[in-house]
Amino acid sequence: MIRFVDRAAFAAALAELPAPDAGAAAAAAERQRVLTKPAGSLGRLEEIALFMAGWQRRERPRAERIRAAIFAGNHGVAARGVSAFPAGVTAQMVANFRHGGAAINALAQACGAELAVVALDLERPTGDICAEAAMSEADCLSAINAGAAAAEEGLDLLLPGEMGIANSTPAAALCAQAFGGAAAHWVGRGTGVDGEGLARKADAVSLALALHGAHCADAFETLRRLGGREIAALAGAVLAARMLRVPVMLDGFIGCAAVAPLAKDNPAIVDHCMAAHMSAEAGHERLLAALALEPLLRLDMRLGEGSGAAVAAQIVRSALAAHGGMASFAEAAVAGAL
Ligand SMILES: O=C(O)c1ccc[n+]([C@@H]2O[C@H](COP(=O)([O-])O)[C@@H](O)[C@H]2O)c1
Ligand SMILES: Cc1cc2nc[nH]c2cc1C
Repeated sequence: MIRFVDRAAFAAALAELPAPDAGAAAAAAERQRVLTKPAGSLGRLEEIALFMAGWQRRERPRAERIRAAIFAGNHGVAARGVSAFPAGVTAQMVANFRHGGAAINALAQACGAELAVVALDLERPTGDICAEAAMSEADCLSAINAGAAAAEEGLDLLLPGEMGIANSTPAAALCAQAFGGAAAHWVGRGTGVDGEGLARKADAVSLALALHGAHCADAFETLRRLGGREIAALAGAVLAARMLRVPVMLDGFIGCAAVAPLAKDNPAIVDHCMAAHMSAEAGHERLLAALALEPLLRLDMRLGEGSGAAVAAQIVRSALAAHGGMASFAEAAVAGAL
């Protein structure tokens, strides 16, 4: 299990990211070449098979052990009226996840994923990022490590998800800090705020950046000041998965925003990640472009909790079923291209 002893260990891991196995990816490419189909005709499914082969270090990658991990946190900035729902919904939804009644329960089951629910100090919201740092150094490290613990060696795919009323505001702040641009470019309607709520979100992001921007020296400090516990946990899960060479399916706006500060320090952090979908949240298109990720799906989803990642995991399963199960031209006695 990966555990970061301090912020320096986190920074060191981010600076020295492992690469995929080029030999396994090449063997998978050779296999794709002889399967009974015109070259390239399975489009991105072929790319997914090669991507999974490289990270799993096997010619025929698997999608048998898939884990959805939902991290939940509460946010001081919620008191500024930036969400359409009361903060108490975070804990209520955690209970719902545990009782099996949420969308992610159904969608994880549908894609054959196990589900881990990780609630992070819900009774102790983070500091209001407009007025203070979201977390102490110890709190941030412990949230990062709670995320890292969800990435286990031998998993075929990790689906990190989140639940946190108001978290689309810190997520927008993380994007603005990592990639620049006006606060208004990064905020969206989240759970469904009206125009005034949207303006409050933009103001909150501007205030937070004015207070913390100059102090965000690296990914850890940025997560600590502008993030939240579930957001730091997402970042820890993505980095730990990379260290274990476990491929990751990123979910929506908040799931991707958690990676933004890491990508600022080392853009290669997304190399073991796929983007599940293009969320309906306004800033997600800009964020995926900044991370250089092409989403697999465009379904107008904006739920979070790893729901889009679980749907996209079905695409991965299809890609690997074709890659592993098809016959070659020789095996099936089918003539190749002229
Ligand atoms: O995944 C997304 O793209 C997404 C977009 C908008 C909202 N959400 C979810 O809604 C919550 C954040 O919205 P808000 O309005 O409370 O900031 C949080 O629990 C997220 O999981 C998620
Ligand atoms: C009901 C509800 C479910 C969610 N799941 C993820 N974010 C959410 C926000 C709300 C409000």
